[in-house]
Amino acid sequence: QSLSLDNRRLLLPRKPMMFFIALSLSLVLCLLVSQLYVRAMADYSPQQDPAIPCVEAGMDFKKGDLLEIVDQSDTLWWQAKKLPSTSACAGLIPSTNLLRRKQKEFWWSQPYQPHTCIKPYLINEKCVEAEDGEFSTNIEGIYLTGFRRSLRLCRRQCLSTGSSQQSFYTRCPGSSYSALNNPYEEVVRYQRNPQDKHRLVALMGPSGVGVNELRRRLFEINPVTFQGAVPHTTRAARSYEESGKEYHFINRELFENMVYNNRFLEYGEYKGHFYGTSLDAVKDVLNSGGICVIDIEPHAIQSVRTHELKAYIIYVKPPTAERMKETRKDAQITTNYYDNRPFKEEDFQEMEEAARKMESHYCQFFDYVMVNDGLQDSCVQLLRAVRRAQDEPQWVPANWIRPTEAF
Ligand SMILES: Nc1ncnc2c1ncn2[C@@H]1O[C@H](COP(=O)(O)OP(=O)(O)OP(=O)(O)O)[C@@H](O)[C@H]1O
Repeated sequence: QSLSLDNRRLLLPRKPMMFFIALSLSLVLCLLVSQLYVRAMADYSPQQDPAIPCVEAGMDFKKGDLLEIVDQSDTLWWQAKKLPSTSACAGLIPSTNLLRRKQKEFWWSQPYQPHTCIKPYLINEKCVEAEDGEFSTNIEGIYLTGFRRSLRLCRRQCLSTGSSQQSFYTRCPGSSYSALNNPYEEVVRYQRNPQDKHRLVALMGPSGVGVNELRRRLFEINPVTFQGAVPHTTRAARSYEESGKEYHFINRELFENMVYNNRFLEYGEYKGHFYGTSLDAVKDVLNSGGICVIDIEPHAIQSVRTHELKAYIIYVKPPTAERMKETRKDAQITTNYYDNRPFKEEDFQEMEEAARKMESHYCQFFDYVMVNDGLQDSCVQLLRAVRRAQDEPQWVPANWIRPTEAF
């Protein structure tokens, strides 16, 4: 540690050998100090960074990469290894403070954009109240909750209005910005204790990719273990509906009160009625020993990434447009009850484009990525991922496990 980075900076261009000696010396010293692991919340490329002291010594990384910080003694440049790694060599990366500053520079920062990228399907307004879909919602007498159309259409309405008139909200407005203000998220290895509550499982993907089909199939496998959260709505219950089954039917005042008290993970207004998924509805499932599996929009990511829910986020990715054409021959786009229609070529292209944008903005939050190609294989993959989330060690934000120290 007696070799300062400034020395290295001076030596590097002329004597590369001395640099490697300096790196390995500090590596040995750092191994004696506690280890720090972070997840990159942004992309970085030394080749595009004019300020790096030595491009060859720099290490590029992408959002979502896991990094082991082996030396953070310098305020500007740290040494890190990408995980998994068998290499003894570390590379130079900008420190948190430096990366924050660089955020303002055009060469690496991708400005946050709300999810206007996801093209909605047209909603036929006169059919919006049609609630019963193509999904059978009773398995062995157990009602499968969370598949009603209004909530799904409410989300699409939000997507169609775009950012300026957003109508679907979360508990943590603007929280995606904070991810960019913290370009490295400290992570620790965490394994759920079998006596503890299950981790929430949140599925996300571009509209039409099959998130609800996969959830429903998972629930069918074991409707007692796998459950959705009962949504809330301010619309009146129909004669055949029961509060707490299809929805929690509540009045507007109570809904607004819940919003005010941050009780919703996400909520929105659609055709004069509010719809939302509450934290308590998720906790009801978790407290009863079940595994709660919900689908979320990207803006709800930060609402579920909490110490309490420890959400495991599964991204459902579409296969190529060619594969979708083959596998979705009999599939129907959910537009509304009367108007479901087969997929068209342009739907696949739009889904691919929406997926590309979703990945580029949010991939750092994905714990698991699965391609929904063949339905059978996808179900097996999903089941395994859900089990792995509950039973195997995973990297999670350090502040879920212990208060974070500034680093
Ligand atoms: N792997 C697959 N192979 C064939 N068909 C599929 C597959 N996955 C989903 N589907 C079908 O595609 C259609 C759309 O799926 P689904 O309704 O689950 O989409 P979604 O992602 O929930 O989107 P949204 O909530 O916006 O409707 C459905 O007809 C579903 O049965």
